Amino acid sequence: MDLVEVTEGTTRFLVPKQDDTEKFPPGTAPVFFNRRMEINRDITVLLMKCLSPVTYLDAMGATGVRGFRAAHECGIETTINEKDSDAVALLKYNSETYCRNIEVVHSDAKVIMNERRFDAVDVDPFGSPAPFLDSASGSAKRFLFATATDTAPLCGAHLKAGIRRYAARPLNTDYHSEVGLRILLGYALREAAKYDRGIEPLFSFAREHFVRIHLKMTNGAGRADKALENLGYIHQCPKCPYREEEHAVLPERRTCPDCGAKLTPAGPLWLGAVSDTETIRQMAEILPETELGAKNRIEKLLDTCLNELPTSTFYDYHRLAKTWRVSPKAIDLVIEELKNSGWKASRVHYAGTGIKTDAPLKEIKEILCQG
Ligand SMILES: C[S@@+](CC[C@H](N)C(=O)[O-])C[C@H]1O[C@@H](n2cnc3c(N)ncnc32)[C@H](O)[C@@H]1O
Repeated sequence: MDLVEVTEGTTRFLVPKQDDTEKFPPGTAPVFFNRRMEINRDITVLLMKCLSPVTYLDAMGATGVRGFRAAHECGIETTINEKDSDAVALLKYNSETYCRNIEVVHSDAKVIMNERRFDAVDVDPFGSPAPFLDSASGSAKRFLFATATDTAPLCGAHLKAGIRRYAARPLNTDYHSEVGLRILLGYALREAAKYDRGIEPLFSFAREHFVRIHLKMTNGAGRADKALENLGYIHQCPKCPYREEEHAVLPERRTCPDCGAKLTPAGPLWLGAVSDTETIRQMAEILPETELGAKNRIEKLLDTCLNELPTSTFYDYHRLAKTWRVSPKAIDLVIEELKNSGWKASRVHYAGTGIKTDAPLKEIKEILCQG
């Protein structure tokens, strides 16, 4: 395997030459490395600078970039695990060359997570983290982080796969990326609640081909029950833009108050806030002092997330405009007009044409349709 040195943040490490990985179908290259996930890793580094976990497990290391960055840029005592022998050889070489104070473990992620506990556990598999969240929620003392790249099952494009993996019904709709994020959060909570643990989302987001969640784990049946109060369903009308929430274990059959159609339930999923405002503020505060490669993109993302309303769905206002046969005005104008009418309204990080608001559809229609 030909290797090349890469720097991410302030951390140096070796990865297989890109021409080498391109010869292989996705997921089968000797050791996986995706430069496009830099923003995903940068955000976790930034968050860990705020959280300061004592120990960190990178449960699926590949080149070890996450673990190396946690150790080098955040000063955290780090263990990198990997089950593939080629990757473990590279991990050991990287560790000897650049970062000697790392523990490298050659094991299945589920085995190490069932045997040992770490302050923060990071699960970054190919595709879905669902098979690993049971072990991870036992292993993570304070924080659990996970990436999902199986956006088609999570967001409803592959309905049966979504139901199999997450024991939840996704929904392929305007706000499918938010449904995907909320299904993953809901699943993580159900995995934790079995062990009398709850979750508090610190920073979660959906971007391009992945969903990333960062959770604080809480302990005790009371906290698990409290977290479960955030679980429920979104009922979406298949014929018009109407939707409503239901906090429940099982969904009711409901009909659309606007057009009378039978509503489609999506869930169970997390209905609460997907991030913690104070955590985002802290991340934004220290961001300027960092040397993160994706700093500018992160600044924009944090700003949008800070202002994003915590409602569980958003409207694609271009779709609404098409439904109501009007041409869409500028998004900032629509948001301003909603606010001037006394409603809350914000942009969303999921899509450039997304709007969150507590205004009923009738009011949104009035604003979109007025000249
Ligand atoms: C998406 S890559 C990890 C990428 C890496 N965290 C990064 O940021 O570049 C997934 C890695 O998980 C490893 N893996 C898959 N299943 C595993 C398992 N059950 N236990 C440990 N490692 C596993 C694969 O060999 C692969 O290297």
